[in-house]
Amino acid sequence: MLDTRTLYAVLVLLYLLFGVQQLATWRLRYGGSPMLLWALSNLAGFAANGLIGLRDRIPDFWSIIVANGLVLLSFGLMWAGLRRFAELRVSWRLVLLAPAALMLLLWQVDAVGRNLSVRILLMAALLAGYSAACLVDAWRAQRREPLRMRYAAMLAFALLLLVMPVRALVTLRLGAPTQGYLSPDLTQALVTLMVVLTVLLWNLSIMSMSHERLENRLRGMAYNDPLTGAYNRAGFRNLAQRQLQRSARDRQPVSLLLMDLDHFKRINDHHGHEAGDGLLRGFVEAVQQWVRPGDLLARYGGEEFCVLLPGSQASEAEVVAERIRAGFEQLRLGGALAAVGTTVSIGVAELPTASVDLEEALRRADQALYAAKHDGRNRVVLAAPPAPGGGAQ
Ligand SMILES: Nc1nc2c(ncn2[C@@H]2O[C@H](COP(=O)(O)OP(=O)(O)OP(=O)(O)O)[C@@H](O)[C@H]2O)c(=O)[nH]1
Repeated sequence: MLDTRTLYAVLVLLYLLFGVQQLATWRLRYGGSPMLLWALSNLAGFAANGLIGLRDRIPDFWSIIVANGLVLLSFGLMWAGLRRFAELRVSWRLVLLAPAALMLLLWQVDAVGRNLSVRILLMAALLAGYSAACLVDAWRAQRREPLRMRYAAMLAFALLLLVMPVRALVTLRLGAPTQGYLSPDLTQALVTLMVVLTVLLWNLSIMSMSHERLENRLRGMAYNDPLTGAYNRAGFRNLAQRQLQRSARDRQPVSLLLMDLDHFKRINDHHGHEAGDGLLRGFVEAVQQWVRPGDLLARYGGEEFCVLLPGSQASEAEVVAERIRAGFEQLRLGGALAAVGTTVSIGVAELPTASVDLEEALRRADQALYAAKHDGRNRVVLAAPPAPGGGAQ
């Protein structure tokens, strides 16, 4: 048999443990302000439920008025942390004034403060409101920044949103529990159990959500070039290698372009390093328009870029390369970069069927690029196929 008092003790302990753990995490400079708000939310939950647990041993002012105010504050801080995490504005007035207004109401209006059924209905409505707000905000944030673990947080809010109306309906039909929140009856025990489970789910999901975000950002830093946003060499190698495995399995052709901006040193010398940076960014932005979404564009070195073209034979890759070459020759960037422009030389290599040898393809594309530079720049050169017996695996 579920025991309400034991479950309540577990709930109070969980709030305390998560609150202290999140506070320590925040002190270690991890998680930022959302982590602090969630820690405070848990500590408010701890204080609130601790006071409720002391009912009949302490004055009603503390176990009813202050405790309910803290419950609302705890939910408000949870919501505020969630909005901060999603980089949305927080309405501090609502988070702080709502508990104050509730406490005033419970204190001044006896019909509410002294009537447990009315209190339960009121709190169920308020907490359902916060849970709905959290669910909607999490849903919106998920569309901007998908995080797998945010679904677990949404499940916690959905559970709360389900429990609150059920609780209100049970109170309306059966009346308030005889001994308040700690009544030993099954309904009260089940409600407490559901709250324990949602507190667990919510807290585990926020820690995992923070880890997931950090991991995504670190991976982004490791695999992306900060100047242009294109993949860097490491990101390209990783993704290209996986793409080659897929293409080899499906026996699909793959080609590679190696591109080098012409006389780039002169751009830096004549217009300054910042103009050079702007041109590199402009080049990447433009090339992204000229290739397909599934093609892999990377900054391979200073002013050297490459594109992996899955599904393209050499002749098709040559057409893409020519589009880039001609497009870049015509490209005029706006603002301070209006007078800055150059051309690009491109080497094209098709990988032998089912080859996964990226290095060999890069070597041949590099030789073709060298030939393009040697022949006067601003041109596309197709690499010779590899010698029979070499390269393909
Ligand atoms: N602005 C800027 N310049 C860079 C960056 N990375 C490399 N460079 C410059 O790119 C220039 C490359 O010069 P070179 O290798 O001599 O080649 P180039 O002048 O383009 O001549 P060719 O390739 O032979 O046509 C160097 O001056 C580098 O300093 C960068 O991130 N930003």
